Amino acid sequence: MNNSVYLYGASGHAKVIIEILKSQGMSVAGLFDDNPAINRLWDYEVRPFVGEAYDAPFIITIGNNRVRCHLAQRIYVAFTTAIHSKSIISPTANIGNGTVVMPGACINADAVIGKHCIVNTNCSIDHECRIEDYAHISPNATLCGNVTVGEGTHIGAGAVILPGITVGNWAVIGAGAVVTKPVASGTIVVGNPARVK
Ligand SMILES: CC(=O)SCCNC(=O)CCNC(=O)[C@H](O)C(C)(C)COP(=O)(O)OP(=O)(O)OC[C@H]1O[C@@H](n2cnc3c(N)ncnc32)[C@H](O)[C@@H]1OP(=O)(O)O
Repeated sequence: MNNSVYLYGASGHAKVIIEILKSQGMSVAGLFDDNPAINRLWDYEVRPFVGEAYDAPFIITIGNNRVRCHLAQRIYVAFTTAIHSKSIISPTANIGNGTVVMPGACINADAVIGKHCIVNTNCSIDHECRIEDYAHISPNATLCGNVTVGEGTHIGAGAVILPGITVGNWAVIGAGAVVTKPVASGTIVVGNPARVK
């Protein structure tokens, strides 16, 4: 099936991805969810994933970074990106398969975004940032230049990461935090300036 994408995870996040696909002139090839109680999302039928041969690539439409990571390593399918037509992506930025980019997001020169990331509404990822796989940059977060975000890390809504800061793997930056120093892997920080919670 050309120009269509399978979605795994029939969630509110999936609704956003469906609208991104439509903004690109693409369509939904099918929707899957492991919860048998979910059998519809809008007008789409939702089925259990059984691992057949699929004729279009997938996006895992699950907001939880650990679940997305687990699934991505468990299902053997091709993955693709969904990039909203009203996001701004530098021609020198690089975006990995499985990653989604919401409306209003801006990704600047030489930024590198890994696989299966969520680049959420109106966030700003500036020049030469490096975002590792399975990270989520929430709405209105601002990553100044040369920021590194580790695997699986969640940057909360409206957080600001100052230039050149490294945030480790599987960390959480609370909504509205201002990160002025490096953040160790696995830690949760909140506030301005951000401190370990
Ligand atoms: C489209 C979308 O929706 S994308 C999703 C975007 N989601 C986000 O941005 C959420 C980011 N998550 C947060 O900010 C969370 O509050 C976390 C992860 C920082 C903390 O979550 P929890 O551990 O559940 O904390 P909890 O809600 O129990 O609060 C514990 C304390 O921390 C405080 N706190 C929680 N979040 C924050 C924050 N962002 N900044 C400052 N203080 C905070 C609470 O007020 C509370 O303080 P108290 O003990 O003095 O009452």
